[in-house]
Amino acid sequence: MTVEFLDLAAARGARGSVKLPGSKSISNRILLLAALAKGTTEVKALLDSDDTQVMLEALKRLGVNWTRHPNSDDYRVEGVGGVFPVKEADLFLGNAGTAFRSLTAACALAGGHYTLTGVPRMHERPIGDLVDAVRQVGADIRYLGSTGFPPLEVRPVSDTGGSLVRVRGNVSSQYLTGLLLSAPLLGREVVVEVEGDLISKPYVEITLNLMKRFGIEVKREGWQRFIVPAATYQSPGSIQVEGDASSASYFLAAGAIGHGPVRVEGVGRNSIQGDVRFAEALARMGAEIGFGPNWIECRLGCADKLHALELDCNHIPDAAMTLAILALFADGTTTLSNIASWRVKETDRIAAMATELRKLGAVVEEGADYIKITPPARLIENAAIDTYDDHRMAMCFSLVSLAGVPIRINDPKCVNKTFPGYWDALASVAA
Ligand SMILES: O=C(O)C1=C[C@@H](OP(=O)(O)O)[C@@H](O)[C@H](O)C1
Ligand SMILES: C=C(OP(=O)(O)O)C(=O)O
Repeated sequence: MTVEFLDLAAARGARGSVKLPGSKSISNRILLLAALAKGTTEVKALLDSDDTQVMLEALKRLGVNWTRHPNSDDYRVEGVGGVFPVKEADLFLGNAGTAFRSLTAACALAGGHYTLTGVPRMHERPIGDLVDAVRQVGADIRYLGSTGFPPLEVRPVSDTGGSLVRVRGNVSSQYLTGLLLSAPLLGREVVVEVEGDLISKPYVEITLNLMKRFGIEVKREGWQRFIVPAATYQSPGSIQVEGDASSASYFLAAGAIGHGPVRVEGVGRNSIQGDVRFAEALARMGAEIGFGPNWIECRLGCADKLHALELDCNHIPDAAMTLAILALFADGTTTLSNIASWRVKETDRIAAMATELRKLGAVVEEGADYIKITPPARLIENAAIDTYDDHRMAMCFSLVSLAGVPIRINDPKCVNKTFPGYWDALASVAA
């Protein structure tokens, strides 16, 4: 039976601890790297969600053997050493940007005939900058629908391509990530130059970090030039997936909204995910943050209100949505800027946020790349929040219930994109 909405009762606060699901960004990168590598990789604590399931299924269709160990989120992936064994396949990638963009580059350079499709929203998410880039190294890639958007068809790469690729980085960093991950498939040194500003830089750091774990070290000059050596990925043997830092943001925010303390387990001080810097923003709003090697904790402390914030959120595009909810509990107007990429993600997140925040009584101003939120004196109770098939909309708005404000979340199952256990985790911290 489909649950069409979820009524969240008013809770008196939040405290406790949550074990985070694996990072989506790390899981999907590791799956592709392990698939392309020489040797077998044991992957520990992979995220089990829609976005990783589509990646696993696509790899299986490309001829990559993997098995899941019984009763666990641990997998064994048998690397194919740079060449997908199956030369013709149709891949369905849902709305998983990390899977779609990285597999587009991998399939385009892997020497087969493939189609890549997704859900209707995926077909509205731009991919032209990546297609333009892989064409420069000889990829034969066509649009099956509108120019610049999925679905795509790729055919075997020709040998006429060069070794210098220019890619635009101001719409999504996933294009550069896709290119970097697959550049070693060309068997020659490749220089990648970024045109214009690169957004969401910490995600490219995750890419470089994991490529290194699989034996390929990229040299870079700032964020403009990347030199990928001619080499084959080598399995590291075994690799652990960190807990998801974007998923952590909901529970850290819960610790601030519901007084806390709330602890997340699975990410900590040495995380390679940029979204751990959400904790810095929370601290600037007045929450108390503690960091351990593998945990982060948040409580409101002596403050009884959060401070409003003005923040350039380009480095934390996903966790920044959680700040928009915290703004409802702040003592003034919060401005989140440099978030144009929100408009081309699971939904137009600036428009969706503005519409739904207004249902709670907030005064919201939106621009092409910013949102400004002024909270009402009292939040409106029992608002029915539309989630636009966007997991983060559902998780963000659920937090309001922890401040004693009952709320209805429409289509709560959309959390399955990255966090199928979210509703149980939320109930476990609600006081
Ligand atoms: O590379 C990644 O894993 C991601 C990059 C970001 O996208 P953009 O680079 O499009 O901002 C982020 O929003 C997405 O959830 C995951
Ligand atoms: C933007 C997101 O996902 P993706 O681009 O990987 O589909 C997200 O998880 O917030």
